Amino acid sequence: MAETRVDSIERDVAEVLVSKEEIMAAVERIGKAVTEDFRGESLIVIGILKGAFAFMADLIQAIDLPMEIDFMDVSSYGTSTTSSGEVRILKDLSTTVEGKSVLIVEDIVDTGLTLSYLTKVMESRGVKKVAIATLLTKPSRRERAVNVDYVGYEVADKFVVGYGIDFAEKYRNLPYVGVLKPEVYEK
Ligand SMILES: O=P(O)(O)OC[C@H]1O[C@H](OP(=O)(O)OP(=O)(O)O)[C@H](O)[C@@H]1O
Ligand code: HPA
Ligand SMILES: [Mg+2]
Repeated sequence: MAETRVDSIERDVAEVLVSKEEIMAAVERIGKAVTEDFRGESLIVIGILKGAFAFMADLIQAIDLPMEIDFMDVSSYGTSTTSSGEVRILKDLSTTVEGKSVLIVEDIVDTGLTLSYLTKVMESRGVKKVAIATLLTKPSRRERAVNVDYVGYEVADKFVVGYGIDFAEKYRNLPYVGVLKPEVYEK
């Protein structure tokens, strides 16, 4: 059993917020909705690195449509200290989105800074339409209005990890979404 191993990442988890089963239920629900909504469109699904990789992998398999996939990596600065907040592209798309229908896939929408920036970027590149799918949303933390089309679960204002989401680059490989024990942050 994982708990008996000194190096188990599960020892650091205080609480499971969204179980693997709940995640897969959301994947199926959102996959079906996207399949209905994007039928006949030229669809490109864009995962936002790194956090979205796990949800992206499962979600695309639940969408029964022809599609292209691509990834972007962005980093945001000063979300907690400055209200202006700046977003920088670290890795851009390798395909063109002009005239295509874009589905942006995120793990979590927190302040909304990342996605308000990315939707503007997509619009400036002449997409036909842009929609957003996120596994999690924390509406209580929102600083920028974001129109999120597909949401897995709403979570309270707690720092979550797992299923792609990190704390200090770790815990992305937990198979569920959870909250860490306070002592983990104090290490
Ligand atoms: O709504 P926001 O306040 O902008 O926060 C949400 C973003 O922050 C996290 O990514 P992060 O930039 O930490 O990088 P990562 O995905 O590589 O972990 C998360 O994966 C979202 O992309
Ligand atoms: O709750 C979170 N956990 C990890 N990374 C995050 N980025 C925004 N919100 C979170
Ligand atoms: Mg991210």
